[in-house]
Amino acid sequence: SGEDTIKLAQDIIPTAETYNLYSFQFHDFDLSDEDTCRATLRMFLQCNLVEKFHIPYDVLCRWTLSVKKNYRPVKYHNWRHALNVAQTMFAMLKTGKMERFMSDLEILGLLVACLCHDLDHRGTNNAFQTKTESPLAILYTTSTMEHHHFDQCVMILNSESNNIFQALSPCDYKNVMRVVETAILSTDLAMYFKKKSKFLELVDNGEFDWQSQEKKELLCGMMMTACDVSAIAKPWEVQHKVAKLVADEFFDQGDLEKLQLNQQPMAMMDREKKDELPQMQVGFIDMICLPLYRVLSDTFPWIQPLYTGTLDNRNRWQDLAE
Ligand SMILES: CCCCn1ccc(=O)c2c(N)nc(-c3ccccc3)cc21
Ligand SMILES: [Zn+2]
Repeated sequence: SGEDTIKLAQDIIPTAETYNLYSFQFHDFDLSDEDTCRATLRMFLQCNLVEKFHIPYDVLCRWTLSVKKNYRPVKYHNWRHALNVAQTMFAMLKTGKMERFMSDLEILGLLVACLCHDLDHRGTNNAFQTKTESPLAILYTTSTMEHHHFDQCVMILNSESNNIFQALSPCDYKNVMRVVETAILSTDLAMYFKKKSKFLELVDNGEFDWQSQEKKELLCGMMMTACDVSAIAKPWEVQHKVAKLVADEFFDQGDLEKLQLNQQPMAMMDREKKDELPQMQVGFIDMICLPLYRVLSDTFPWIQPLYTGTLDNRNRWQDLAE
């Protein structure tokens, strides 16, 4: 509401250190909802994005509250997931020293993409949209949810006094929107495998400048996936809690598939098979996370904490699986 915006705009914003924003071990468990908004503002301020792109501060506050409001209270894909993904991007750019490969416009686009990348998520995946012939699946047959998330991002920017890009030149506006769209669409895990092989090819050929359009988009896409699954790399207590949120959301979809579609859900979404979770976690880590963080930390050594954190969690899940 307007009141919330005014209150947030008058708030004192704690430092990045106070919120532990530079750390790959960040978690949001002891942050109030107001804190999550202040932490978001702190990331923009820390990257000097307000000055560089002449973002009116009240517009940034209103936009932050609008984004938070357009996340549903589902168990995993909610506002707190978006904040955690944006914080990992912030830590990769700053602590992971990846900002040196990015222009200011790309940094702005990546932070906005992280905060918006799962907007209006219903706690069900693309396959579910297709199976239920949901309006979204009719609208977008591939990367259904990711197209919807980008749509929601555009809708918020086009809302009254919510356009944080309002002061950008037409050229910068076009470029930042392309960064945001590519980044959000790249969070479709189904696209990840294609991206990974192309990225591996570049790395194996000793790629280092990453400045061409195509290579930059590929790098940003890999970074988005790395942030999107970064809960897997957090300290065990954090990872364990988040894994339960993910599993609970999967199980809710499984229940819908049984009830609404009279179908047997896949094991990952079947609460009858919840004691297989540790083994499934090991599979998810081996299939998606370790290869991703290995190739990224081989090329960008300062993000190695994401690789080692994931390895530690793999060992914990493996112990539970035996
Ligand atoms: C929707 C994609 C979520 C991806 N994801 C992101 C971050 C995580 O920490 C985790 C996690 N701990 N577990 C899973 C998982 C759970 C059951 C079966 C297979 C995988 C997924 C996951
Ligand atoms: Zn996500």
